[in-house]
Amino acid sequence: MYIRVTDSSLRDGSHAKRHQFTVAEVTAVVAALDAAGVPVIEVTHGDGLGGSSFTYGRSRTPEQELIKAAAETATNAKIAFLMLPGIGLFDDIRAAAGNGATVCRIASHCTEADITEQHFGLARELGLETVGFLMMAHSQPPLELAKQARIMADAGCQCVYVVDSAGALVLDQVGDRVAALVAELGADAQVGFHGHENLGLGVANSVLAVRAGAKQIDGSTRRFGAGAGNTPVEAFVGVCDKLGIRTGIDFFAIVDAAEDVVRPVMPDECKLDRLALIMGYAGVYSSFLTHAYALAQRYQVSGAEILVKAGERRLVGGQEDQLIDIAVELSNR
Ligand SMILES: CC[C@H](O)CC(=O)C(=O)O
Ligand SMILES: [Mn+2]
Repeated sequence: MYIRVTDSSLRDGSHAKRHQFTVAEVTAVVAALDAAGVPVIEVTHGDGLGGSSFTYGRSRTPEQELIKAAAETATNAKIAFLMLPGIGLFDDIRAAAGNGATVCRIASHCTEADITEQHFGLARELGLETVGFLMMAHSQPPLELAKQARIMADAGCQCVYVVDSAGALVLDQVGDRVAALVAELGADAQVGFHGHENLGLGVANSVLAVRAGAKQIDGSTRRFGAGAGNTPVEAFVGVCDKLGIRTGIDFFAIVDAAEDVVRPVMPDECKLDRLALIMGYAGVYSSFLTHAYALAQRYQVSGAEILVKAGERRLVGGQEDQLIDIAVELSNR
């Protein structure tokens, strides 16, 4: 059995790096991952195309420059980009394709798949491979997610991902969701899984996704991603080798890349600390972590309380500004 791994360190890791990647860093990471046999490498602002802004955090380097550098560096790996309709625009997709990216990943909250339809249409017109992200997948039961996956597949999406944005899904909860999508989509589209480490389950959850029929798995080398990070690619590859699941990635080469190339680019290790654990437990979007730290400091309130309230309010990706409301309320209390 072959599973295609997409490395998100240069996109999901952008959250942990506060979007401060340089061309030299991206080039070094792409070269190392490509040499290790990683088949797909995602490069974009953490919040997707067009994410560089006051609310989400400004990029140090324009993401299109990073995409171009990545595409010029990779010899075998495909370069992917992410976009959230409303944050990025059609022209951003066209520019990314013009700069050499070939995999277009469109993300929506997991109850809003219909906002992705025209973006998949454009991506297919441009000859791009298409992937759909159903974010915050813990918040909906399997059959509801499957209905949303059907909307994406009918719009031209070739692989729909169950995205555990909060790192809140636990073992069979992943398998059940992936199985429901596989049953719904059949031969119309593949199913993927994107995990976060907030409850320490990225690798185990990904294995259960594969057992339930997922054909594409996301991870980030050295876990370099939002919250406690993503499924560590190097550990997942080692586990797959032992289980007889082929990834095409060389274990020793990816272990070296993690230690020698990716770690030096990271501002810090992605840690399973108090705030990350609370995110997994309370079902909070992993990208909120750096915002919670910054707001806690600015308003002298508890970052943990900000995240607990974000979970109670069931905030979704794109609602970062409401974290400010919570911080102000806590400071006025
Ligand atoms: C802002 C997009 C988001 O980070 C996508 C993602 O990786 C997730 O929901 O986990
Ligand atoms: Mn993520």
